[in-house]
Amino acid sequence: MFMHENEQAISGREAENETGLFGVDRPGVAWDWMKQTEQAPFGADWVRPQVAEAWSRCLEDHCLRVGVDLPAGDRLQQGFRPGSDLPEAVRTSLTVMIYKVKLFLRETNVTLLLADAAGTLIHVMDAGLQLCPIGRQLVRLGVNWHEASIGNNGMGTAGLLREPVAFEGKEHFYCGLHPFATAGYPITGPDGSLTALLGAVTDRRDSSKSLLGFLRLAGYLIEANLFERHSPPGLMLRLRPADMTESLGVQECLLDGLVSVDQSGSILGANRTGLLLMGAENHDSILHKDLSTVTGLGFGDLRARMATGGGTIEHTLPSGTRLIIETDISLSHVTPPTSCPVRNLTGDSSRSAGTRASERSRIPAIPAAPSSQFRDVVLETALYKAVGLESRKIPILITGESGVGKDYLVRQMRASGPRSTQPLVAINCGAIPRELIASELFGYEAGSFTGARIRGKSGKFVEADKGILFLDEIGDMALDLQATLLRVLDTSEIVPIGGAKSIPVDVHVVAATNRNLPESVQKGTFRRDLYYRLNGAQIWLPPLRERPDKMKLIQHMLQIEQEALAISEPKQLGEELWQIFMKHPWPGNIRELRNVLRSSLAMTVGPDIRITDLPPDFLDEMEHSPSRTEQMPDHGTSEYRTPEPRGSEQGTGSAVLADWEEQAIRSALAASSGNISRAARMLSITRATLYHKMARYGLKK
Ligand SMILES: Nc1ncnc2c1ncn2[C@@H]1O[C@H](COP(=O)(O)OP(=O)(O)OP(=O)(O)O)[C@@H](O)[C@H]1O
Repeated sequence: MFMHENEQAISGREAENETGLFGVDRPGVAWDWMKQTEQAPFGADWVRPQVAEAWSRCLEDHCLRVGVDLPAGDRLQQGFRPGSDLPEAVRTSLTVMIYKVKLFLRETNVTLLLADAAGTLIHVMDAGLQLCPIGRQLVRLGVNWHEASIGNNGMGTAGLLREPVAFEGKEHFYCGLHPFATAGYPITGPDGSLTALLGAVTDRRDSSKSLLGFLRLAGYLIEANLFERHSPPGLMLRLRPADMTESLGVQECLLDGLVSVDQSGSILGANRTGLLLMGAENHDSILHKDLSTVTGLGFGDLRARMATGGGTIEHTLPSGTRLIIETDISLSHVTPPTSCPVRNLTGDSSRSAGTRASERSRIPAIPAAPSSQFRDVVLETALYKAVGLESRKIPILITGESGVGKDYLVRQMRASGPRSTQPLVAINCGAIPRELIASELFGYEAGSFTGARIRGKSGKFVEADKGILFLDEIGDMALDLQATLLRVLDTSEIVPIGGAKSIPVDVHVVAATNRNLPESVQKGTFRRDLYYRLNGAQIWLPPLRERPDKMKLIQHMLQIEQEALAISEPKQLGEELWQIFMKHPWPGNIRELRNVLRSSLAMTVGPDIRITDLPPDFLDEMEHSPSRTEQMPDHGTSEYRTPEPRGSEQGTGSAVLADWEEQAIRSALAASSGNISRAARMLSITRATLYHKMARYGLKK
């Protein structure tokens, strides 16, 4: 049916529009036909031409077998060499950006992927895919998503075609991908080379178009950001259209065009907008060409006009397009081209070292971490934002679950920000008795309470003058006090209790809460006007279980705790404990992690921390820990929680828990030579509980 001449006349576009017409699953029918005939449909009538072409490549070029879930494991995982292609600085920038992009997708079940230029997965921001068996196979670091490995898919095919691509459901070659929609975006370097691949997968398999739209935007922003951070050495020119009434595409207007030129005026690189604004078709047509050849503007002329124009000039290209051209730095500071100029972002170490240095100067320094090389990018990103807001005197509201580091962030912000020499005064609005908060905050005049101290007290606002006032647990503040606080924030003046005169104060207010304040506002327990007043900008800190760098952070915290406890012989987590730690939902976040590590280290005798070294309350928590789904309340609850991804399997956590519990009991019984009392003591449980658990797992003494 796919070979009929007349049918071929239907264009791919029409086929696309007709997908699903009268309930016919067009790609499904086409895929079944391909499975039977082992040929790709070539009429482009039942599937989009892009799909037909991809299937034909899968069959003929990649020699894949149609009709199976996924290729065999060895084809899937092809020699993972972590970070072999991307310089660390570029990789870190990409990870941070993907983490930020993921924040926009927080309430969706879209998993974001990052692969190197060859298609090998190097970073995953999972939204539940790893909970299903196929997802577990596919979403593992080192799995190769190249089209030749797992058939056509958004990310792999985007890498091959060098253009954004998406597929949905049965448009995928392998059955394993049929439940999903996949999209991919090839991240391109300044010289047009492929730097990395951005991918997105969701189990909403009918959503490939919206997924692709989102990924196009995200990829475009990521590329622009990468260009700015890791641009080739040389002078950076910023281009934008002088005349916005001209018929420009979205991309020309969204961001500045960036073009890098060397000392002699030769073009070293450009971002996509730069290409578009210069009217160039691709990088090859501009790279290493003289600026004057491409734009009609000689470098000497540019230099002279920039000097008189204060760094901004207007120039009309030979095509007639009028551009505003700006440069950030003085022309005298043009970096001479290195002996080996950067061709792409995937392998120049000398340049990346320089970039790392410049990046560091823009991000406030985190106080020296103990010997570990770990960079806390989550904290750095939050800190960068916080210090910027502090400099502009914008009130900050920090949100996130308990123990994620809100207080920690404020302390780092103070140390790195403009008020570092001024006081930081913290007050826990939830811990102070309601009737004392007013006097704590505003102070009182001498003799204002009957029988009270004779001398007055200045209050936290006055103590924090010129510095930072940190209102922790702001969500717990009583309503009547909220009104007073709002007044103080509006007027920047306080009146001590029992006083008549107002005192001017200059404090930067930072508030934090683990409550869902918008919901409290809806319920009427938190004033809307105060919420807006405090929420000049919001910084959300993610829960530990969702952090992309969870493993490294655990390792880092382990090192911190060892150094704090002055343990000279390094101790490490055994394989089994890693599994538990990676699966544990950590409701108490970094605080809980610290406590667990600290207690375990105190108990550990040898070099390995074992299950039996874990504190009993943690074991208890794990035993009684509900599955992740039960544990995370809906968004409608009063605390900040992350919604559970749809499609997650119930009970996976309990199965793992049961496994290690059985293992722990076996080890304890073996170590105690079957002595129940000793084994129970080792496990910190009662003999009765041990008997009960042994019966459950069918264990004998
Ligand atoms: N990024 C980090 N690196 C190292 N330690 C951290 C980090 N974030 C938090 N901690 C540690 O974790 C513990 C809890 O942090 P913190 O008190 O800042 O959390 P919180 O979000 O303010 O909690 P709560 O909402 O319960 O007040 C502290 O011991 C802190 O030092």
